Formats: sequence, C-alpha cells, structure tokens
Amino acid sequence: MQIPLVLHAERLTKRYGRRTALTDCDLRIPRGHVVGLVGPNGAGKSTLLQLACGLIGPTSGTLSVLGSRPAANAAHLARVGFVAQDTPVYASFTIADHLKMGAWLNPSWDLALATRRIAEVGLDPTQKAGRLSGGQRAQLAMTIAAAKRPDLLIFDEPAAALDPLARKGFMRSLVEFVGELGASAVLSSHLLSDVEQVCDYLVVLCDSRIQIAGPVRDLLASHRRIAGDPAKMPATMSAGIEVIWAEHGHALVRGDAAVRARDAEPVTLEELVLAYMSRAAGTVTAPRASAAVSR
Ligand SMILES: Nc1ncnc2c1ncn2[C@@H]1O[C@H](COP(=O)(O)OP(=O)(O)OP(=O)(O)O)[C@@H](O)[C@H]1O
Repeated sequence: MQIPLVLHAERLTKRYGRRTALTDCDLRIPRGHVVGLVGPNGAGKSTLLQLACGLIGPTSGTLSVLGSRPAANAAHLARVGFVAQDTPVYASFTIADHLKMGAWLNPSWDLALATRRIAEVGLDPTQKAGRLSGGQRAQLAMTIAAAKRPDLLIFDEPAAALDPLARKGFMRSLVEFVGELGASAVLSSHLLSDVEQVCDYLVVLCDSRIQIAGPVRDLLASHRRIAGDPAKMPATMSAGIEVIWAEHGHALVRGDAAVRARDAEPVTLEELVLAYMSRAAGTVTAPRASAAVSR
C-alpha cells in the first residue's frame, strides 16, 4: 500500500527573475510527521512554504500538497493552515473579531477549539490585536490556523522573534495542536533546539537545493562522527562511507560501513545539520570518499 504524501515535489524549481530560489527539488514526505525545514538565510525555505500554500507558482517541476495542486480549490485551501513569518493580524480588530472572521471564512471552523485555546494561553478576547506582544500575536495566528481543523499546518519561522519562554509556550501549543487535530506540520526554523524538540522529520535546504531529507531517527542512525586526520580520510575510508564534512580532526560520515566503523560515535541533530550546511557552503576540508551513498 502506498503511504499518502503530505508534500511531493519533483524537480521543483522557482526563479524570481534571474535569482533562483529553488533548484530541482525532489521531496516525498509522508503524512503524519512534524517536519523541520532548516537552512541558512536565503536558502529557499519561505519560497518552498509559499509554493505549498499556493501563494506563488513554480517556474518548473511539480508540487502536490495532500495529493492535490496547492490551493487547488476552496476545499483544499481549508485543509491547509498557514502561519506566516510575521504572524500578521488585523491591528484594529479584537481577538474575538478575529475568531468571528475565521468562522465566517472557514466552513469547518472549530469555534470551541479556538475559544478554549485563547483562554488557555491567557489572552483576553476583547483586546485589540494591535496591542498584543509578539508572542501573543503568534499564539493568535496559530489558533486561527488550527481552528480551521486543517490536515496540514505550515509555519514559516513564526517563533523567530519570541523570547525563550514565549517560544517554549508556542512550541508546546504547536505540538498540542498537531496531536489534537491529527494533522501533519511543516515548520521552518533557524533554531535547531526547537526543531530537535518538536520535529520527527528533517529537510535541510541550502543554496536552493535539498541537501538531505528523512525521518530524524533514520538520519541519526545512518550518520556517525569519527576521529582522524581529515586530509587522510579518503584513503582510509572503506567503500560505502561518504564523508559529509570534516574539520579539526573529526569527520561526520554516512553509510552502513560508517555505522559499523570502530570508534564511530553517534551524532546530534545539530551536528548533522551543520555538516550538511557546511558542505553546501563549500567549507568541506576533506573530499568525498569514492563510494558515495545515494540520498
Ligand atoms: N519576491 C521575491 N523576489 C525576488 N527574489 C526573492 C523573492 N523572494 C525570495 N527571493 C530570493 O529567493 C531566495 C530564497 O529566498 P527565501 O525567502 O525563500 O529564503 P529563506 O530560506 O526563507 O530565507 P530566510 O531564512 O532568510 O527567511 C533569496 O535569494 C531571496 O532573495
């Protein structure tokens, strides 16, 4: 039986004039995950999320979301909740106005869920949204997205401007919403600790290209850190080991042989992400071993 995909991209490319934001991206992300989308500034993360919401169209290649073209019709739009980078709200509307507007715009609106969450996070429904703090605004934007009862929640760095405590509360709410709705989620973030805390699937995007994608557990299981002189590593590597990144006498390597290698140590999610980001940025100090492992 084929597992339904939440995002399926094939050779997805997006150009803005002469600038390329996404290049030949292939992705097959099964439903039921909380996906962490990470990469440096300008990597193409927001572009990918905006394509998934149907806010922009691809230059070439294809992307399907929950099995359909993004924003294919009203019914499909209702299945996707989006929280944008700046968590926009209507400044002169109260929180209660926002909930009323949500009910008016969304056929599947869950007013009980929205009202309960607003109370749980300590917001006053009569307060004007323009007077909310960044953290409160983020909670309101997430509540509105979740009260649509979507199958997919998309977050574009919504917690970036929040202090650590507000971010913790936001992340907890995110996990609770996903659990309560039985939804999938995609979250772009620069904060690897957040990704580590809530995501069970990772996509690393650098310089417009997917570097690696997969369930966090599988990725951690297939990579190791080994000690040695990076300059000599390719010569000492056996077939089936790919050097992702090497520096300061250590290398992050991938492959079955790497996992079995003597003295190989487990890697953290942060080490894994930084290794792929360093490689994409061209700061690799050791060349790849000849027997590269396919993605
Ligand atoms: N509307 C636009 N017009 C022209 N270029 C754009 C536009 N939107 C994005 N870009 C360019 O596309 C590339 C990818 O941008 P994008 O915003 O998707 O990256 P990002 O990974 O989300 O970055 P950040 O982490 O800084 O938010 C960048 O080079 C950016 O300058």
